[in-house]
Amino acid sequence: MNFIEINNLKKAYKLTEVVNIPHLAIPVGESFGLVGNNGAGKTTLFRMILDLTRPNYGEVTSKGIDVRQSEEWKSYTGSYLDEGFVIDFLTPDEYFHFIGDINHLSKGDINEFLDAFAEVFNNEIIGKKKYIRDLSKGNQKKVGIAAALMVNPEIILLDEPFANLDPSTQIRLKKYLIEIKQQKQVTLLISSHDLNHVTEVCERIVVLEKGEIIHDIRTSQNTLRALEEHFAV
Ligand SMILES: Nc1ncnc2c1ncn2[C@@H]1O[C@H](COP(=O)(O)OP(=O)(O)OP(=O)(O)O)[C@@H](O)[C@H]1O
Repeated sequence: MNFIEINNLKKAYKLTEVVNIPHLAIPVGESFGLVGNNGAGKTTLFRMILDLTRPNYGEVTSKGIDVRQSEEWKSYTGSYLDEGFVIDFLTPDEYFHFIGDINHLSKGDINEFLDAFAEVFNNEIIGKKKYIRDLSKGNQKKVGIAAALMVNPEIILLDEPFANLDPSTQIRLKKYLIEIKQQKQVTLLISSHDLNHVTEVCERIVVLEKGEIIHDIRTSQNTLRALEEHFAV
């Protein structure tokens, strides 16, 4: 079964087309990596999947339902695209409990999840009484990604999850994403400029160029080298 299906999707700003995808299907349980140079249309595509940006033509369906027609997908979708996704006048503790409450998680569940993230948080996030807006960019991102993962989503969308994170956190996050994919059959969509990480985490890589899919690759031993060659122009 396809989790996400995209048909004849087009988005233009003024006269410039920034996304043009005739068809794309992402099956349940797939780890899908989106790569492309600056301005290729990756974020715009993710925003249309999350109904934050409306296409000019075409549709995105989640479990067969047009994301514009129903709110149902919001209950099983976790996402973090940018700092606009968090409530920055809360402390991380307040924010995690707020998100946990509206998703009917118990205090115990929330604390258990936060404990599992302790290594990633590196003692800089929980119990610090600092507003999210006063955290560093990397720590804000950790809060946003953790909150997206905390609600046990069936599908997770992360835009540039590794950017701005220190190397240790990048490696921990990568391991965590690989683990939840294996243990929980989560469908994972990530965009990344980090070809190393994205090929390690994702079994499928789509290359976007000027809004169009120019490669759709099943990840193999050769994928990293092929991508490096592709972008080395
Ligand atoms: N709200 C907007 N108004 C006008 N143009 C926009 C808007 N949002 C995006 N664009 C344009 O759409 C194109 C695609 O942008 P997008 O952010 O989707 O690319 P990206 O692949 O995510 O890039 P990056 O890797 O730099 O994050 C760019 O040319 C961008 O300037």
